Parts: sequence; structure tokens; C-alpha cells
Amino acid sequence: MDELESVSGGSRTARARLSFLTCDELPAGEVRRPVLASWVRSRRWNLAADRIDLPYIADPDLDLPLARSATPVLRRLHEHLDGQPISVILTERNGLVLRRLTADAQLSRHLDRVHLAPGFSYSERFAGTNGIGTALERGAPMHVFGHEHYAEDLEDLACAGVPIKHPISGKTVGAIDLTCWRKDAGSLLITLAKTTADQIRAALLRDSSAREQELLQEYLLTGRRSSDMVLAVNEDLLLMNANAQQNLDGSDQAAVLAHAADLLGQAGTSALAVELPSGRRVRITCRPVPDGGRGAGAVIQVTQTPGHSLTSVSANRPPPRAVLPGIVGRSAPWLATSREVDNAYRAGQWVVLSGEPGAGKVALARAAHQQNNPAGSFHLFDVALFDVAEAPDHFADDLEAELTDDTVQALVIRHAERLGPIRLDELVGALLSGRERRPSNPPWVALTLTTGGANEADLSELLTLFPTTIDVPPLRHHIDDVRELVPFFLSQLSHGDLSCSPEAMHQLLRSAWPGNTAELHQVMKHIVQHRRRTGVIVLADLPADLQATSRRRLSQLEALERDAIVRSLVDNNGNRRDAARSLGMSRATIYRKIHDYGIR
Ligand SMILES: Nc1ncnc2c1ncn2[C@@H]1O[C@H](COP(=O)(O)OP(=O)(O)OP(=O)(O)O)[C@@H](O)[C@H]1O
Repeated sequence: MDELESVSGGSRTARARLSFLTCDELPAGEVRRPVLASWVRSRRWNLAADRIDLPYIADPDLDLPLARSATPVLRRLHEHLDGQPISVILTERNGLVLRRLTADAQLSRHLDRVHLAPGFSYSERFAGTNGIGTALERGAPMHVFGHEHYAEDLEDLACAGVPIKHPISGKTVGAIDLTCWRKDAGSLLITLAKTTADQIRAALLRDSSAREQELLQEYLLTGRRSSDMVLAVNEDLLLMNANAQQNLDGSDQAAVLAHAADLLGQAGTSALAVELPSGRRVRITCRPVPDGGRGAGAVIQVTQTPGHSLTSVSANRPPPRAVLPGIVGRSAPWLATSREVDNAYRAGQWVVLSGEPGAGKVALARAAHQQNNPAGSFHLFDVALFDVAEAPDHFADDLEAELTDDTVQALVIRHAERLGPIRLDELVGALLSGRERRPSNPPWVALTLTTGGANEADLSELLTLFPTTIDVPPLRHHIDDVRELVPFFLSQLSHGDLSCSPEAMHQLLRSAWPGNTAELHQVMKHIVQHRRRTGVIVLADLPADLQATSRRRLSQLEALERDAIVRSLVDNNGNRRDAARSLGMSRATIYRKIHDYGIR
């Protein structure tokens, strides 16, 4: 596509958008790939394409370190723009607009009309393809011009968004966006947005270093005075001396941090005797480090106490912690899967993540990357973007470009089961040549396969390149995690005070969730969009089909058994006697279980 078309988001893009929305066609070659991928995501989230319809999320918190450090940078830029119709916008990492500076009254009124204003979220999940949300979703700078926007209401605008990463933790803390009229847009917009993001990062570093210095001083002093295990933490940092690194494994570290968080709720230095998950008995002393306003963090000292009584402390043992950031669920099967994915990432081992639709395959891969290489770049290559594409076809070129790009540290190839034989050959070729061309710095590659969605093509050659396959369990096999997923999704979606009543939760725990966690997410989203953003979700708020679920709730074990029976029946062409035999069950038992589980 030529530069002019890309910059204007013009008539060819408008036609491509229309055919995407009306005929379900993926106009590869007509539209830039990141835009097309974002359109597909926007459609998957059931967003309206004909209008922008955003909820007011919350009053922006301008006391956040990001807002405080960025404000002088934004003001300077605003002054330099000298009345030009360009709006300078700062958002939180979830797309919530914190500040908007616009000198031009007409542009300002238009932005109010499309809710691009403080308190509204321009996350892709609410607003569809746009400079802010799509940049945050991809973790990379993104300009979106004119008809490239998913929502028609945004077609007169052009925006260039850049995620802002914290200079110390490497985590994305927000985004900067420049928005102007589409007719005024040029490729310099993104350059200016990138420079502004760099200036905000420098300001964050300047402002945070004073706090970090305080914390570091206190940590070093404590380490010098004692031979204990010493840790220092704040929201961006975790420091640990060699003693702590050698003696506290992952779950002990998590337990120490959880106890320290509790202790920090008390004024001044406080201490607690506990038994850690490894069985080690210790005394944890937690000392807040002051630094003017918000505090610089806390220094934690962990002392071994062999003689300490166990009785008072066992009750304090914290529940197991999630293994990966942003991944919710502490049931044994889910933790085990999270650990496997994390280990494969650490070992640089290419993996296949296999499971039912929406089970969380990509989410696990993304979280493992986030945990081990937060500053590195993570790419998602969705095969679904190509399999119905007419022409021209960039599949092999695009894939090879991803695999040979030195800056890509992790690549997930999604929905590999949809590939036909020719595409499979191309994929194997691209993987082999990518590995050859980056021998010292190969990317971590994960392939997701949706069970039940396999085509006729033979995957065996492809699978020889992936030594490990990890089965991601369906949600009904770790159904207890619904208790945590529901509040997690509600806080993500509503940003308000929305909770779930015990009756509604009970009902959610009884569903079989054939669409897995993705389906649960959709249900929560539907509820949030159709009711007030505060209060309690009751039974009547649930979609009708969920209210009607009348079967009793199955335990994890029962869910596994039911699935094994279904699989065996399918393998034996519905013959109950053969199915019972291959499961080692009597015929009477299988008849009874088919009836009890309601298998048809
Ligand atoms: N344990 C979890 N904690 C938090 N969010 C989760 C978890 N599991 C899944 N999700 C969320 O659920 C949705 C679906 O997950 P994801 O896209 O990873 O599924 P998938 O198995 O890759 O789906 P598919 O194969 O159909 O493409 C995403 O929004 C993801 O962030």
C-alpha cells in the first residue's frame, strides 16, 4: 500500500473497511496488517462499528506518578504547538484518559462528542481500532488514520499513540497520543509522539530516582548490619540480597511479600512469625521507608527462627500465589500449567499450547514473556488473518520477517490448526530459516492449537520443531478459578464498584463454559454494558441461558470423567458398550453416568 493512502486512511481503506464489515472479507494487502489485526479483535469483542459508545469510567487520578511526571512535558509541547489543531492526550495503561490539552475549540468540541476526554477509556476493547488502544494492545507505537478506525465516528480524525514504559520496571504505565483532523495528518505525527514519550520516560526516571535512592540506601544499610535475608520493595522494584535469593524459592518469596504487604498496613516497623510454604519458620520484619509524600517502599528482613512454635503461624499461611503476572487462578491444574509455560519460556524451549477455544493459551504465553522479559517485544501472528485472504498473499513473507527480526523476542503463532498443507510447508520453512538466521538470539516461539479444530493437514513435520506440548485445561477443569476470574474481569471492565452476589456466583460455577475463559469474559462484559457500573450483580443480571442452567455443579474430577466418557463415545462412534470397555467401566455404570451427566 502506498504511503499516501496509509497516511490519509483514505478511500481505498474506506472500501476495504466496508467489505470487512459487510462481507466478512479480510482485505489483506489493502490495509496495513496491524490495522487488520485490530479490526479482527474489535469484531471479536462485538464492538459497534457505526458509532462510538463509551461508558464514563472514573475521575482521572492526577496524583499518579505518570500524571505528575508527564504534566510539564505535555504543557511544554502544548505551548510549542501554538494553537495548532492538535490535541495532546495522556492515558493510563488501560487507556483511561488522564489529561487532554487542545488549543483548537472546534477540535476540542469534536473530541468531546466522541468521548476522547478525561474519564473515558480509549482501550481497544471499548473504542475499537484507534491510536491509543491499538498501541497499548500491541505494546508498540501505532498511527491510525481516518477510515482505519473501527468506529465510523472517528473517521475524520488521525491519531498517533505510543505506549510509555516505566524506565525502571519496564512495565507499560500509560500512553501518549497526538490527535488531529485526518486532513491535517502527516507521518511526522508519530515521530512527535515518540519523542514526547521519550521525554516522559526521562521525567519519570528523574522523579522516581530520588525515591529509589532512599530505598536503596536503607536496603544496603540493613544488609550491612545483619546476616539475614533482606528484601526491598515498592511498586516498581524488588531487590533481594544473595542470602534471600539462595534460600527463598518462588513460593516462599511470594509468601514473604504477601505477609509484608499485610504488615505495611500497620504504622511503623512491625514483625510477624510465620511458617513459609517450604516449611521454614521465619520472623518477618517490615520497615516502611519514608520519602516525603508517598513513601519510597519498604525494607523486609527475614530471620530464621528454628524454635518458633508452629501453632499460631499455620493459620497465617497465604494461599498459593498466581505464577504469572496478569494471570488469575490458583487451582492446582491451572498453577501447574502456568508453571510449565513459565519453565518453557525460561529454557527458551519452543512449545505447542494446545486446548479448547478461549482457554487462555495466548494469555499464558504473553504472561510468561511479561514475567521473564518485560522490556522485550512480544508479537502475535494470527493465522486466521490469512486463511480466507484472497490475494495478494503475504503469509510466508510476513512470517519470515517476524522470525528474522532481531527485535522480536517472543512470537506466538495463533490457530496453527487452521493451516492447509501449503501454508504448513511455508510455516515449517520460515521457522527453519528463522532459526538459521538468528543462531545466537533466536526468538521464543509458541504455537497455539485449538483442540477439536484440527484440519485434515498433517501437522507431524511442524511438531518436530516443537519439543514440548502443554495442554491448557478447559475452564470446567479448574472451575473454582471462576471465583477469582469474575472479580478480576469486573474490575477490568467496570473500573467501578461492581461485585457478584453469592447466588449469581453459584450459577456461574455451574456452567460448563464451552467457550472457556473467553466466554466468561464476554458474559461479564455483556453484564457491565447493560447495567450500572456500581452495585451487586444478581441472578437476574445473568444472560438467560445461564440463569436456566439447572444441573448441579460438577466437581473438577467429575468434569474430567464426563469429558473422558464423551471422548470415548466419539472414538467408538457412539457405541456405549465399546466406550465402556475402553474406559474399563461396566455397561451399567456408563449408562448411569451418561444419564447423570446429561450426555446426549
Ligand atoms: N487465567 C486467566 N487470567 C486472566 N485472564 C485470562 C485468563 N485466561 C484467559 N484470560 C483472558 O481470556 C481471554 C481469552 O484468552 P486467550 O485469548 O488467551 O485464549 P486462547 O486459548 O488463546 O483462545 P483461542 O484459541 O480461541 O484464540 C483473553 O481476554 C485473556 O486475557
